Amino acid sequence: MSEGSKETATRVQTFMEPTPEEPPDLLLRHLHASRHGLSTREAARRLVQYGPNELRRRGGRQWPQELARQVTHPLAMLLWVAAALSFAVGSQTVAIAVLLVILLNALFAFVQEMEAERAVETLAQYLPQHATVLRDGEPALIEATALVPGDIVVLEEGDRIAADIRLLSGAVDVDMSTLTGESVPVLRSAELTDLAAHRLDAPDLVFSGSNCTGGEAQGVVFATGMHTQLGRIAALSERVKERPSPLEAQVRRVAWLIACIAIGMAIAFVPVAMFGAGLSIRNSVVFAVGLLAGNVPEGLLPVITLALAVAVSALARRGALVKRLSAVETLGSTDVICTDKTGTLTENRMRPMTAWTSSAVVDLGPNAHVREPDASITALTECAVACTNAFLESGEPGDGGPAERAVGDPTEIALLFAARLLGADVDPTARERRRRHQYEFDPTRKLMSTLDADTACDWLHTKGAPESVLPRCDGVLTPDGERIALSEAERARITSQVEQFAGHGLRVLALARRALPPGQEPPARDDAERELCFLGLVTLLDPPRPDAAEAVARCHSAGIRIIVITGDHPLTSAAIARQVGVGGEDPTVINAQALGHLHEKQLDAFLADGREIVFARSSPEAKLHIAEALRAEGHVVAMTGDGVNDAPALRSADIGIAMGRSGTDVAREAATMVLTDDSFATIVAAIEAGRQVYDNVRKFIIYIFAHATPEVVPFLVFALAGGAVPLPLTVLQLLAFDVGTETLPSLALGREPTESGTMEQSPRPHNEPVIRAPMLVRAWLFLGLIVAALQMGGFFYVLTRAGWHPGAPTGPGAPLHHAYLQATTMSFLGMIAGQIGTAFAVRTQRASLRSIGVFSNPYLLAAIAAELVLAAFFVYAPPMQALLGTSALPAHDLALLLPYPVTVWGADELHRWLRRRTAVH
Ligand SMILES: Nc1ncnc2c1ncn2[C@@H]1O[C@H](COP(=O)(O)OP(=O)(O)OP(=O)(O)O)[C@@H](O)[C@H]1O
Repeated sequence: MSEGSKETATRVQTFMEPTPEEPPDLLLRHLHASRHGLSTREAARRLVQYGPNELRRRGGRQWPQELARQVTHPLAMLLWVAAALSFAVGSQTVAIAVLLVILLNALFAFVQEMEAERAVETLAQYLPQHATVLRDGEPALIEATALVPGDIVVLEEGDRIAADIRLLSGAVDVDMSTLTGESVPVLRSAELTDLAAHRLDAPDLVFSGSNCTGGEAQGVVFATGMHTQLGRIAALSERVKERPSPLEAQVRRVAWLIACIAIGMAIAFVPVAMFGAGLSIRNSVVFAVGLLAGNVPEGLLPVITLALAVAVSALARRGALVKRLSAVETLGSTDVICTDKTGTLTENRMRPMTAWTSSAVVDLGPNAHVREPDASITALTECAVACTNAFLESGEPGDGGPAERAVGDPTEIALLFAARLLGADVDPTARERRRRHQYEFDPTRKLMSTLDADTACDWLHTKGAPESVLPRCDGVLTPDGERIALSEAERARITSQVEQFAGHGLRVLALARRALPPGQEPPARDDAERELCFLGLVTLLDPPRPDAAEAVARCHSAGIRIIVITGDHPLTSAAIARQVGVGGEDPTVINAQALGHLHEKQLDAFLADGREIVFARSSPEAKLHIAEALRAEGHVVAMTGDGVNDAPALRSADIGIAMGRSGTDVAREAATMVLTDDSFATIVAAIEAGRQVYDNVRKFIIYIFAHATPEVVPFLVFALAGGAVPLPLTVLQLLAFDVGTETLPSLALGREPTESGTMEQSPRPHNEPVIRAPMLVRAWLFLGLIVAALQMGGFFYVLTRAGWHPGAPTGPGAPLHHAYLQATTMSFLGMIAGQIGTAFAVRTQRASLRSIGVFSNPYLLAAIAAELVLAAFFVYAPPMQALLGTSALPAHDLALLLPYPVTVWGADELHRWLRRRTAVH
């Protein structure tokens, strides 16, 4: 072995066994890493060596088992019994046909479930997780799958930790519930060590799959992918089977109910056929088996799962990632949306408008003309630059707009723009050099502060909501930069100025500072943020999204109530609410800071009367209280959130919605739906999709149920006629109809476009069952009965035309036998033609077919074309004729079938028109 390859071999070995418990410098040496991070080239090499940082599921899909599961589920078992019965009475052909039904259904279900699973799995691609690492000494945002051992990772509040990491500096609070089940966050710090602790409890290690809920730290990755603790937890790496959604559970119950009815009918049929029609026990059992196989709705469930999955994929393309199939149904019955304002109703692209101090006002808007600033403005800009974490990348704003060159929180970016307009140097390096400590932005305090070194003293710089900053101020700056006491009159003047700005929908930030003795230990937050000197206000404009007003109007017509829960000023929030149409001309605004002291009953009273409300200055806790109160009232609540502290409210709502762009990983983790475009309009689109799926499920349920009547009626006529009428439909024809020609159209109905008026209805009550009595009446007694009448009409027409009268023999050898074969064929094709009409009829529940377009569902047209080809094969292929007892029909008989679909659809169209008319009157 050459020297080089020997060295690689040793390196590989040391890489594989890093011990995170060893001292940091030794660990770094063993990982061949440094505190400045890896080079891009080295990282790429390691990625090849270790593979991507992802959890691989053990083994692929065990398809033989899956297929076996499909042929052994309880409804299939029922069919097995049916096949065994017909085998026992000596009818092998029917037994084999029933087995074929079982197999075909299993195959369909299998393919559909695979499709559904694939649709959900591909969602992960839409939302790659990211991590900040040091590459070539610079911070870089990379996809978490590209993390390698030796990478230096920067962790911040809200990050999901993507690898096992030894902290090297800083401290973070970590929620490790995915690993330990313990949801109380624990402190992990580079300064703490406990060699005796179990690895998961080691105070200087953090693990993949946990969440950083506070603090900042840097650390070195020592394990990725399957080598992480998460990778080792075998249970987690296995395929997780989704629990059936409430819709699926309901349909399963109904499927069983129908199966029981089918069993009852089949059992009752045997004595009727034997004693009424004088059939042999063998024939009676065979017919009973046919009835059973035709009516057990074994295909219903997979079709529903697939419809949900198709909706999930469609939603993903529209910008809403839904994590569970069942969420689609919940979306459909959502009746309250609790939304935040910034970024959801507004663009979250803030532009500075005004800088205001006690002695100067500077317009920063589009026509800004900034003259030599006075000392108060200079102090204001210094504070704005120091107390931010955003940075503007070098280069003048202009060519693609300033926001494209900026990184960080939009509020802070806008402050930096303001500062630059006012002539300040916004270089982040200088800022970092001076910063001694940071008191992070706290959404409850609504403040952020930094402690920055200066020549003579340290400055505490504070910025935040004016109501939070002003009470902490006791001084104000003169135009010459001198601090004087803040009089009550001046305080009142500032407050009224804030209200004036906010009333115009502007976001107002107050800035203040305080001199502290240099070089001292940073004081506790409460001690630091007091006795401040008020510097001034900066106002920012964050206009409503262009599509927000229309989306709000759509919610209103759809009976959905909107509640805005925002951290912003009551007047700013009211102005924006008015602009987008929430709460009408004079929206009810509640200052949620008072909400903490509100009694639960008072909150309930606010929410009870169905008004739209704006909760301003609210905290994450207020969100949680509001979600709980609404749910207790029986509402189905969708709630948006993006911060770490929003996670409880997101979990407590029926649909937690996190922001894909601006939100934290923790919020995305807690949410059921993630918006990739952060827009309110996407929430409304998702609700519409939820309603559409539910409607479509109902459509194919009606379609599938409707065929029961034409399947049963021929047997009833036969049995009740006491032998005077020959069987109008053979058992094998029934089975051919059931699996051969029915499945594709029912799948296609799951992909119907939205029916007009879907968003003009009130939300569906969440406890309303998916299958309601009127649907069954429409399926069985209206559509089904019309098809059955047409089918029997065709049968008797062909038979009597040949000279048949009740009781005349039609068996093999009889002169009427050929006519009988043609008559059953007519009845078979009549059923298919009628069901085509049913398919078009059920495409809408209320609206006219014209309103959605006759050709607007290409899947259905293709399915019907396939159905017709199959029907022709069943009727004209000689082997099929021999098997099914069909016979070729002359053209004039086929022409007779043409009006069937139109008759069925037309009758339903008329019925719907009458219903719409009576609804209007
Ligand atoms: N980075 C920041 N530093 C200091 N204060 C801030 C910062 N961001 C926001 N604020 C202040 O805190 C208030 C609340 O902010 P928060 O982020 O909780 O809600 P929001 O962005 O105003 O609205 P929404 O809840 O609708 O997103 C703001 O109105 C502003 O006055």
